[in-house]
Amino acid sequence: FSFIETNGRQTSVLEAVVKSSMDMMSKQHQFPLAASQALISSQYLTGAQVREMHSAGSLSYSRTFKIVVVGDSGVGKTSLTYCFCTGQWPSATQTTIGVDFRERVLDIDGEKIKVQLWDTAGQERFRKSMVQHYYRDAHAAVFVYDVSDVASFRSLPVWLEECRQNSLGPDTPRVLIGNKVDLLPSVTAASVMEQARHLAEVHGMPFHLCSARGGGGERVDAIFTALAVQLKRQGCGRGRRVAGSFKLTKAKADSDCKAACKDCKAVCKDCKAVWACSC
Ligand SMILES: Nc1nc2c(ncn2[C@@H]2O[C@H](COP(=O)(O)OP(=O)(O)OP(=O)(O)O)[C@@H](O)[C@H]2O)c(=O)[nH]1
Repeated sequence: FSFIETNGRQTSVLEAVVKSSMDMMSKQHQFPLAASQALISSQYLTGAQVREMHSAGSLSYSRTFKIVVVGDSGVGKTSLTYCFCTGQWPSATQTTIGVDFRERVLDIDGEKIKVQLWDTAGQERFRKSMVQHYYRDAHAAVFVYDVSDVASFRSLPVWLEECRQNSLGPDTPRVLIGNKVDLLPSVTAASVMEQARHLAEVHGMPFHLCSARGGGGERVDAIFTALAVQLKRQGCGRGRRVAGSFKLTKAKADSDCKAACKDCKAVCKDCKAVWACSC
C-alpha cells in the first residue's frame, strides 16, 4: 500500500490518487482505462465540484463516522449508498471491486458530521486480502440482504462472523436492511422476513425494509440518518480508534465526556483534563 496523507482542500492530490488507483485497477482487472475514467467522472467529485462544496460550507464538518456496508453481491449496497449520498437512484451500477466510498455531510442537532459509507464488494474475488482494511476504525456496520433472494439472507451469518472477527461485534452499532421491497409480495419473502426479524433481534440490531429503487429514498435516508444519530449519541468519531487499543483525545466539554464510554475515560494527573476515546 502507498500511504498518502491529505485533506479535502488538496484537490489535485486527491484527483491524482483516484486516477492512479483507477489506472492500477484497470491494469489488474484488464478493463480499458476509458472505463475507469468514466468511473471517476461518474462516482468521484472533480476538483471544481470540491471547491464549490468548500465555498458552500458542505465540506466542513467536526467529525466523521465510518460505516461499512456488507452483504452478498447484487443485494443493492451500491444502490443504497448512492441513494443516501446523492438522493438519486443510480441509473446503472457495476460490480464493486474492492471498495467504493461515498460521503454525505449531515447536520445533526446543529453539528456537521460526515457520514462516510464504505460500499464493500460482495464478491469474494474482489475482496481478497483487503477485508481487514474495510473494517479498521469502523464505527458501525450495515448488513444488507435482498428480500427477493433467499440465498442472500442465508449468507448473513457469514457476514456477521466476518464483522465479529474484525472487531465489530455486538457492542458495535449494527443495522440489518432487507432491500428491494419493491419486488414484493412473495410468500418466500414474507417467511424470510420473519426470520430476518428474529435474526436482527438475536443480534441486537434494528431491522429495516426498504428499496433503493424509485421513491425509496426517504426510507433509505431515515435508516442511515438514524444510525448516524445513534453514533453521535454514543460520542463516536471524537478520537481515533487504533487496532487493539484506544487513542485518547481530549473531550471538548464535560457533556462530551459523559457521552463517551466510562471505561475509556482518563484524567490527566498533571492538568486534570478529562480525555475520552471515540468508542
Ligand atoms: N428492484 C430493485 N432493484 C434494485 C434495488 N437496489 C438495487 N437493485 C438492482 O440490483 C442490482 C445490483 O445492485 P448493486 O447496488 O450494484 O448491488 P451490490 O450489492 O452493490 O453488488 P456488488 O457491488 O457486486 O457487491 C442492480 O441491477 C440494481 O439496479 C431495489 O431496491 N429494487
